[in-house]
Amino acid sequence: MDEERSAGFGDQVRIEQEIVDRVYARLDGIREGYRSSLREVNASHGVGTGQGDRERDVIASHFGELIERLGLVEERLVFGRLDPREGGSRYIGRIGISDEDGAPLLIDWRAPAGRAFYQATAAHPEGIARRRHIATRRRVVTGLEDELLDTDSAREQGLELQGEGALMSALSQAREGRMTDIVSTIQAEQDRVIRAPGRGLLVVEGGPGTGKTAVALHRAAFLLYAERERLERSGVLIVGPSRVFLRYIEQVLPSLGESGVVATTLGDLVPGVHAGAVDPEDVDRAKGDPAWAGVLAAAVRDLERLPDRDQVLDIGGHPVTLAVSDVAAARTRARRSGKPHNVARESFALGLVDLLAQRVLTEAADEDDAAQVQRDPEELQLWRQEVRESVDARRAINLAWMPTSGTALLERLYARPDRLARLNASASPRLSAEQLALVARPKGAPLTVSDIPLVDELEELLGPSAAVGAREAAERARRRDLELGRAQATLEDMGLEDSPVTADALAATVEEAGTVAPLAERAAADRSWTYGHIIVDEAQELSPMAWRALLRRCPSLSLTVVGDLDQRRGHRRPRTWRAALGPAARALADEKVLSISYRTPATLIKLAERTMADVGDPVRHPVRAVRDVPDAYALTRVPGGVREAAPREKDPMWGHVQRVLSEETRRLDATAGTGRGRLAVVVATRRAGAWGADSVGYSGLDQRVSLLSAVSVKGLEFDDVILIEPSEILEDGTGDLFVAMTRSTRRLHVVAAGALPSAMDTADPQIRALAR
Ligand SMILES: Nc1ncnc2c1ncn2[C@@H]1O[C@H](COP(=O)(O)OP(=O)(O)OP(=O)(O)O)[C@@H](O)[C@H]1O
Repeated sequence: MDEERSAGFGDQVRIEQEIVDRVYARLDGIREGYRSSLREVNASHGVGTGQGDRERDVIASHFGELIERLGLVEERLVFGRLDPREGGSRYIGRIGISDEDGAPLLIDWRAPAGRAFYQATAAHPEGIARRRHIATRRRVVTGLEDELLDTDSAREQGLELQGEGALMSALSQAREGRMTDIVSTIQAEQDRVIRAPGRGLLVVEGGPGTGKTAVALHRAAFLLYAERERLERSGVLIVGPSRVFLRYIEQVLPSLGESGVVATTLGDLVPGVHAGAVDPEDVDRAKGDPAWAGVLAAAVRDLERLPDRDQVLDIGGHPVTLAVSDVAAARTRARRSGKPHNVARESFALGLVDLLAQRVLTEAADEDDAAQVQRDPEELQLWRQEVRESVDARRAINLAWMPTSGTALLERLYARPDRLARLNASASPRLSAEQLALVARPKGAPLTVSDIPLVDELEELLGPSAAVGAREAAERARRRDLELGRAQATLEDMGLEDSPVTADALAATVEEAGTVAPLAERAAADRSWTYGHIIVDEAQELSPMAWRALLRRCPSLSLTVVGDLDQRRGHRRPRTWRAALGPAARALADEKVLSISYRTPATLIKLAERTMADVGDPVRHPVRAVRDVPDAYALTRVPGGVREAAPREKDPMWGHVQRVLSEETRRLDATAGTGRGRLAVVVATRRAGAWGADSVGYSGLDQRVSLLSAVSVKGLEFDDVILIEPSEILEDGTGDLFVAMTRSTRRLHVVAAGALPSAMDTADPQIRALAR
């Protein structure tokens, strides 16, 4: 009987291997087709026109992209099979592939026909008799796992997992510092979120390790597939908590065949400006207050000032009067245009230059010929030039309408508390005196992440400055000259110098053909780009001002917002998403909750939730873990109580940590394989400074062992976390401790000299009992 079963299994593997071979053969065929087209395009040199070259480049880069895309989906291309009750199996994979006659060989996981692979259950089989998970490695079938869905044996137990074997095998892999896709093991509750309609703002919340980030990324891939036409032109923006986090997730979308997504952090949202520093919690909160919108608008209006009194200006040696009423009239006209400050300045300045030129002309000319001179456009033009060159006139115009940039103005506001207080007094609603005191800082201090939404708000009100405009115009002119030169040469080459085709016209055609830079690149460089969809990860951290900055970039209000309010940095957190979303709440269309943790073993999830309850901050959505592992928790008590953080060599705690670290490294070697897996030693902000820990988090990606601050581990995961002095991390905030406790896939080892929340202080066997 056993023999029969194993022979049957072997046959099944052979059958699947044949299918897998066919799919790969077709993949190779398609790739070869693209390659030979690319060779042809590259060989088609002879055309010889600038435009021909440009077209060739565009087509070649298109084929290059297609070839690259196929390379990225190579591993685990086929991973599933569905057998409907009425017969006719279909195979599910990373991308859709048809045979030479157009018959489907492989169905894209995102296609409607792929849905049942993730959502069919024994209770709701959706017409499917059997679901099969196919494991492959380098094109070879290495395992099969079947689930029969047309039986009456719907399982009664709480967790119904799709492809449990494949899932458990994925979860037990040692971590390699980069997130991988979960396309072959997406679970039903996750799939429902991934495929939810793209309209409105969808909140996806869930405890640690419930796959929020994974779901957000797969949703981006799904939307790009389902709404390709709309999103191909406008693009998708992903906003993550840090550059490290973006590096951590960067491989996921390409492995799903998608590369045209812009990923950024809040600190990088404004092109050309980077903020890496983080403010203390209270300052951060003060800068996120929505009252800033009115205060900043007042600050920009304040740059458009009337002089105290009439002035006499020296224009080319002639005294000319500029009255307060002249400036007021020009200001009213410029403001009426509704344009941003820096842009409207152009019409303000032009208006005054014109007025002064007319005036100097009248005053400089003899009474008799004044009327005639005024009608002479050339004369007037000469005087306009005089005005532009007059130091007096330039100063008067600048003082009345100062051009500036968002960063410069914000820096001035922080450094001039009196001015900020005056502007605040004219705004409604207003910031409190305490908030104003918190944001004050001297000029030259580095920009922080929470400054960026304020810079963005200012940039919106200011518009591009003339200097930027001039730079862009110069660049356009440079490119046009280049095209013109090329076009000229092409026409000469072809002996067409005297033909009706001018070099100018040819250059213009090539220029209009547009830039070959991919959409993602253009969008990332353009502050005013509007996206078709925005995905925000770790969204619990965003302030109302940050939401304003994002909404500006997505007028269609199509957003996916994932996060966990319990993991919010610091001590205070909003109780509901509606409150957390600030101005974005008006777009809120649906809230979905993910309830199963895939990362964190049951023991550690329970321990973390108990700890939160102990410290008076119970979690909103307790989660169930898919698995537990033996000995997930360990505690090393260090005698002597907590001491002030000191440099490593002087800190007795450092020695204890080294001992625990070598014990844990040996342990991980034994469970994951020598040298495999990742360990993180996590410390509070205070100790991170004294010990020289990585407060950004890059080392967590690239090194087997890293020393990290609790703030920097948000969103990341490790096999083993060694957590130092939880009471210190609690000082940073309860959310920070919750995050730090839930990063590991195998084991958490707490090292503490100080007091512990009672749940953490429990002896090992009792902690294990918690998980049951
Ligand atoms: N269906 C799944 N199949 C396999 N692995 C999964 C699945 N869902 C989630 N995971 C894995 O679980 C881990 C946690 O996922 P993820 O980081 O997306 O969770 P999260 O909810 O964003 O966590 P946190 O809020 O704690 O940062 C990742 O390693 C992810 O690959």
